[in-house]
Amino acid sequence: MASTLHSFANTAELAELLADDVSARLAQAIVERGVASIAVSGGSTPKRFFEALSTRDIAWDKVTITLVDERFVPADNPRSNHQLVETHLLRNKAASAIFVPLYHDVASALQAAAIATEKTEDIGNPFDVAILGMGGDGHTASFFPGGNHLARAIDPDAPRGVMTMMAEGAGEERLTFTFPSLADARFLVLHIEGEAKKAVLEQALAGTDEMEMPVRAVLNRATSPVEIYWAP
Ligand SMILES: O=C1O[C@H](COP(=O)(O)O)[C@@H](O)[C@H](O)[C@H]1O
Repeated sequence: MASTLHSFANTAELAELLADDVSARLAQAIVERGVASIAVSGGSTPKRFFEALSTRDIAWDKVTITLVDERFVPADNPRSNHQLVETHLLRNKAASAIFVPLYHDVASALQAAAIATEKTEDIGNPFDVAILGMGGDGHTASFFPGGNHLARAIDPDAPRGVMTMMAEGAGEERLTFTFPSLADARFLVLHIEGEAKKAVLEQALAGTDEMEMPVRAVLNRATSPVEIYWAP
């Protein structure tokens, strides 16, 4: 499926316009189906967008928010994506949204992935909105180059749900939705900022090796069009 690059003058403008587009999609889903679902990324990029989105006037009590991926760390760990969402998105008007975490306080990431799969099975078939990020190494979600379960995670026939991932570049063990869980989102966004990420995107678009740059799986064969939001 094709990708379209939407460029903005700066990151503040991107955050506002992405928040407008995402909130419109969520509102439309509520009109059509009574509820809406969104899976968001962590990392450093989404903060400003989260803050803008949190102010949009939609029926947040009908919106379920989850994460595209997570570190296997509790929410009080500053590296937790849950903490990022709690601090920057679950506030203002969005404080009434339902949040479904991927991390669970159990003995292993494998057990947490099984629980997360069960708890999210009703909300992502498909997601109304999925917001992906991208690392400088070409990872998206927790599809890391060299990841121990990368081939399975990006397999088009992988089951929907959450699986584990370990990789040198990932730090902690990860929990990640599989490629099929994200690739058919009704509104599928790749949100990246800065010239360095633009260069990584161009490199990804120029090649085909998905194990080298896993974001290529999304760019080349997501079943939904990929809307790329970028600002310098
Ligand atoms: O590890 C992660 O990194 C990516 C990109 O993060 P950024 O800091 O470069 O914006 C993110 O999309 C992913 O959700 C996160 O777990």
